[in-house]
Amino acid sequence: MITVENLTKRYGGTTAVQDVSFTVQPGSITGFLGPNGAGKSTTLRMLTGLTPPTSGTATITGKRYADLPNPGRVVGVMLDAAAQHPGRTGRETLLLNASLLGVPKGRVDEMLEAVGLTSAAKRRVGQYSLGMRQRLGIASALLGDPAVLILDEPANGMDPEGIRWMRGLLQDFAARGGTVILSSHLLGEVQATVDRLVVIGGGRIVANGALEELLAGSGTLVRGLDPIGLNQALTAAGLRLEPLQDGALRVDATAEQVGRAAAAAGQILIELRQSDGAGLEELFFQLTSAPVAEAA
Ligand SMILES: Nc1ncnc2c1ncn2[C@@H]1O[C@H](COP(=O)(O)OP(=O)(O)OP(=O)(O)O)[C@@H](O)[C@H]1O
Repeated sequence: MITVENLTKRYGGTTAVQDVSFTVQPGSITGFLGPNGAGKSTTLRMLTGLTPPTSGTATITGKRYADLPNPGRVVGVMLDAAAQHPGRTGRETLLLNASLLGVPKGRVDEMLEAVGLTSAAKRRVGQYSLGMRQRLGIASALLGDPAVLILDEPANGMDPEGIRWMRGLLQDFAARGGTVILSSHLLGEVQATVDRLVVIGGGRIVANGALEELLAGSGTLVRGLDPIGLNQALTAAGLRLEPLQDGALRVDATAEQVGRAAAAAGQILIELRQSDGAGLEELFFQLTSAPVAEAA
């Protein structure tokens, strides 16, 4: 379990992260989303002991990262896959990490196999594509058989097959009780992979909850034979609505309220149902369009 409580990070006059709190439960994959400069990397760096918070705490299985006796056995971290030493082979990279972690060498070949890099194990990392480096980064994160994974943009540079492979790997990991947080810009990938979302904008948490709940539609979708007349009738009845591109209206009211208002105005309805969610992209833009916070 990951617990972040009132984390704040200031750099001089800029507040990168402000009073951020959330938890990530075992058995779940949480997507950590936000536009460029929102504070994702800073939060993940504070979580993994790389950046000291100005205030607040972040713990993994109840301990601060710095207080974990052998952190790699508890939490697998991949913050920047591109930063791996280009002169070492994939296998050498993992062997070095294995010796630091104190895990048997056999685990290295197991992990190379698990991430599909066995045939490239003896090539230098400098010759790897970004997708291959991501695979190596994930192998490295899994080496110590951790219960928690913290991954910054793990799908970056991966082709669709690689993304699908990683999704399966993470979902298996979570299904076995693992805890995963991953940041991503790839909204489609996030929507297909995660079960919970934490959205950050301007250094603050702007949404936190189950993916399904956050994406659930609100209000009622209605379509009339006379779209303009229906719009006028519902507006006159005091209902708040938003016209959709295809002539339908999304109304902040129950289906019954919409049906009654339409009937009272003699409007003929051809569709009346609960509104679908707007999709992750729409939600993302709605939530993160606020200006970036500057320090007080
Ligand atoms: N070392 C630093 N010194 C000064 N400001 C910093 C530093 N690191 C981050 N910032 C600022 O903090 C804010 C948050 O940056 P951060 O890298 O955490 O965002 P992010 O959400 O990870 O963005 P991206 O998606 O672009 O990686 C930005 O305004 C950034 O310029």
